[in-house]
Amino acid sequence: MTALLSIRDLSVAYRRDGREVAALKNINLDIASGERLAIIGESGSGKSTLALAIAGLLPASARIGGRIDWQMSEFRSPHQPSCLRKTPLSGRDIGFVFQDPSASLDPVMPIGKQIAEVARTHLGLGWPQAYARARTLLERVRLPDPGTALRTFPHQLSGGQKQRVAIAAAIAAGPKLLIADEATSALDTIVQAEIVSLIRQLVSEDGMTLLFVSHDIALAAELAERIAVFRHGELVEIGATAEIVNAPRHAYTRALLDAHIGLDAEPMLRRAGASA
Ligand SMILES: Nc1ncnc2c1ncn2[C@@H]1O[C@H](COP(=O)(O)OP(=O)(O)OP(=O)(O)O)[C@@H](O)[C@H]1O
Repeated sequence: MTALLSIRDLSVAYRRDGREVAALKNINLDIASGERLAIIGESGSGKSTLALAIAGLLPASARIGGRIDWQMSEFRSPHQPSCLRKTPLSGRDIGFVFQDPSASLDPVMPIGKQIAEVARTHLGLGWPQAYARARTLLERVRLPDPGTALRTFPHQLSGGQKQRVAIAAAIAAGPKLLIADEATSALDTIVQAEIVSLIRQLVSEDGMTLLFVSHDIALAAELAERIAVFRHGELVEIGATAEIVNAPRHAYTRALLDAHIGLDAEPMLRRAGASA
């Protein structure tokens, strides 16, 4: 499979209280075009830093070493004429869904306009076509009554509905890569499952590559074909989902699996082949 991007010796450090904090250390990772890859690890392991680095959204103060090489021919589409860019454009080629949809949605702008704006900016559509696209997207993310929903404001929606709108805005320009950074972590279990299923469907319909960032190994296993496990800024293990879940090589991955004891522990244990 073609690599959409190749990460080589990527290191990222932030400055905090006058000293440097290493958030990522010498990461090497290829992401194949069209794959669904999960990045997992506990809080502070560097998952968001990796997602932001890939999207080109790290703060200017971050010290970045190494490189990310993109297969730019993968980004050509009728809407996006090939150009001499060496990196994809965030918002157009890369869609990003954050944990908190309220932070990515403008509270004083109707949601239809927010989605249409993305289509106008990146696809060069006029307002009527951009609104038509926004309506279709609201239908695709299964917001009830999409025609009326175009005129609603974020505060009129539930957390799950807001996240659906944020997803619609993230895919409005037809990105090749969708990054979901803890996109379901703030939602209750049922809504979480619905959003995971929605992401799976949209990614498959649009042929997108998915980077799914989560601290939840069980959720990651539901969605991803491969899982990369991060700890203290290092990539400790990467492999096919079944391998990582059934035969983890690293003690830390085993600990993450063992820690996943709760209401949904049974399917995870069954998948891991436990007898009792
Ligand atoms: N803007 C920043 N300035 C300073 N330090 C930061 C910044 N962003 C992250 N860090 C630090 O970098 C390290 C990695 O953070 P990062 O957010 O990438 O981890 P994470 O695995 O995504 O954690 P979480 O799930 O809690 O967001 C942590 O020590 C964090 O405190």
